[in-house]
Amino acid sequence: MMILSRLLGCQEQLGFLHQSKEELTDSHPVVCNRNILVELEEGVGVAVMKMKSPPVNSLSLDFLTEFSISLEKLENDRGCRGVILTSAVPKIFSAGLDIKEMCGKSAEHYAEFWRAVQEMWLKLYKSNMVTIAAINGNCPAGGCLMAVSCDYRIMAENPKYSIGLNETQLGIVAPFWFKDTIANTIGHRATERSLQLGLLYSASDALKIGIVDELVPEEKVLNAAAATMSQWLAIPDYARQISKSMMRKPTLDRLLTHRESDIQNFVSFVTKDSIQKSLQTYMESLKQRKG
Ligand SMILES: CC/C=C\C/C=C\C/C=C\CCC/C=C/C(=O)SCCNC(=O)CCNC(=O)[C@H](O)C(C)(C)COP(=O)(O)OP(=O)(O)OC[C@H]1O[C@@H](n2cnc3c(N)ncnc32)[C@H](O)[C@@H]1OP(=O)(O)O
Repeated sequence: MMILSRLLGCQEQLGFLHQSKEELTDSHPVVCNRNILVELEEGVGVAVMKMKSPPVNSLSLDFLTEFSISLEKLENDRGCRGVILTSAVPKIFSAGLDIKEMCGKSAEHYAEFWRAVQEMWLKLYKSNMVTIAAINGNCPAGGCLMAVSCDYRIMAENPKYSIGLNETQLGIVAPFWFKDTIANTIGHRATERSLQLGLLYSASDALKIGIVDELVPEEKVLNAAAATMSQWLAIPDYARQISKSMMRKPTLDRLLTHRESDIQNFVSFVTKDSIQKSLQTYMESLKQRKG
């Protein structure tokens, strides 16, 4: 009953979670945190993590910390073998890193923020669980990093949605582990072009280039993710996990080896006057586009 009332509390607050009371039974334990709703279907061993931080699910320090803790809890739960990552905010998967966390703050804050970004990626990329991104909205930069860190991506076939690492368009640079993660997905040449030009791909172009694995009508994204999940879970965990680790370990080890210098690089990069100016100009352009 407590679970039910907590979730209903969130629904009232958000007003856009489309679950009926009947669907919400105690066989679906729900943890409703500030930024992420985690629902574990125990019999099936699959959790759905719904990002719910309006307006754009930007990855703030608070969000990233909650994400890493939630994922770690699922990782340590023997009853959970797979995670579907999706959004409860209409039209947005995630707008990427919260730009406000990278503007006008202290060097200590930037270091803490970047460590949290690293932690989110390390936990997601090395997860032993099957991870599927159900991309039901726009997915730039850090949002794209989250998606390409999953094992499989299903995107809504909506021509208004795009996905990609657009950092250069903000005058900033995707660090080596963003680059490695996307290169592991789409290959070296496509990554080179994609990173230099800061390309955001439409859903259909994303499928062509291989950033996403499948497009489905928007209302079918979650069902398609659940169907793919059951295929992946049919493989014995141990064999699948070792295969995943074999593919991903060199990329993970590279950041683990250079973690502190990567934080130093970020801090010295983001504290430059020219970079602060670029980020502020970009934030203003987002606001102007609105008006
Ligand atoms: C030598 C150097 C070598 C190596 C480098 C070393 C280190 C690395 C250094 C830096 C690496 C940084 C890596 C950065 C990664 C990132 O993720 S940066 C974030 C990039 N994100 C974007 O570009 C997306 C921007 N947003 C949008 O395009 C749109 O908002 C949207 C398409 C997602 C949604 O559009 P709408 O629905 O129309 O919503 P609005 O645009 O009106 O936005 C609503 C509201 O939200 C604010 N907002 C949007 N995005 C962000 C964000 N990412 N962070 C913070 N806030 C955001 C927007 O301003 C609006 O605010 P209000 O006007 O309502 O106050």
